[in-house]
Amino acid sequence: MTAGYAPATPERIPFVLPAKPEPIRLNPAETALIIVDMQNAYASAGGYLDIAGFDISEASACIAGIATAAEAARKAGIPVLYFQNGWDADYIEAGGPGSPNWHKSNALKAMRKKPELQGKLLAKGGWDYALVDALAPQPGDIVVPKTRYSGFFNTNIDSMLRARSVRNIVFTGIATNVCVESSLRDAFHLEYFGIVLEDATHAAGPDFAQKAALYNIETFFGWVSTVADFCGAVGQSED
Ligand SMILES: NC(=O)N/C=C\C(=O)O
Repeated sequence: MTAGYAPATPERIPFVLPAKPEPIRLNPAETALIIVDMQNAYASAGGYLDIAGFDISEASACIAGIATAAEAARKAGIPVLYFQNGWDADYIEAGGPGSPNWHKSNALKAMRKKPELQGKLLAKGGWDYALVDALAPQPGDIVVPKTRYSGFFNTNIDSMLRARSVRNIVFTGIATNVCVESSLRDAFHLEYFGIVLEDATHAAGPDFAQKAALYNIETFFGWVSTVADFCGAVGQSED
């Protein structure tokens, strides 16, 4: 077998993804789909966001959109990766008062306010931390744990993507304005082309938070598309 860059990126039929602010041409061999933090914490009634008072009523539509996009990606041979956010059960990884995370994490704040929640929110091994059943990883999918909003900080995601010659990342998940946007921004600074499927995302906060995140992405950091457009475009280049 010959070593080298080319065999790792067989040129497959590129597709043009309708997107804002303009269509973007993607080679499926250089594209990955990332599902951000689709855990009970963020997408289920009784999970962290719900407990902390954020509206998650549209989360089920987001789950459906992600399931559809992920299936299309798998069929086209596009790797599917998951971020899973949280900390050890003793919250050592969350950081103490010396970490801004201790001050800003609404999960940590909720647990300090209601000690009966201690050990429940975003703790590895618990229900809140678990990925939602409807989006269980399939054989070949990759799960990347993370402890801060950006999936590119202190994780092996960059190595995982580079090893697969990925240059383009299609982002889905919750929350558009926090972990999705943070990850897409960091990906931008690492020279990845980031695309978000807007109907496969959900914000933490009012509707303006979703709009602002999408505006930032479309205007400064990447491209905004939809599940239907992704499935339609990727279907033209199926394996
Ligand atoms: N997954 C996320 O976007 N998380 C947002 C807030 C948090 O984790 O506290």
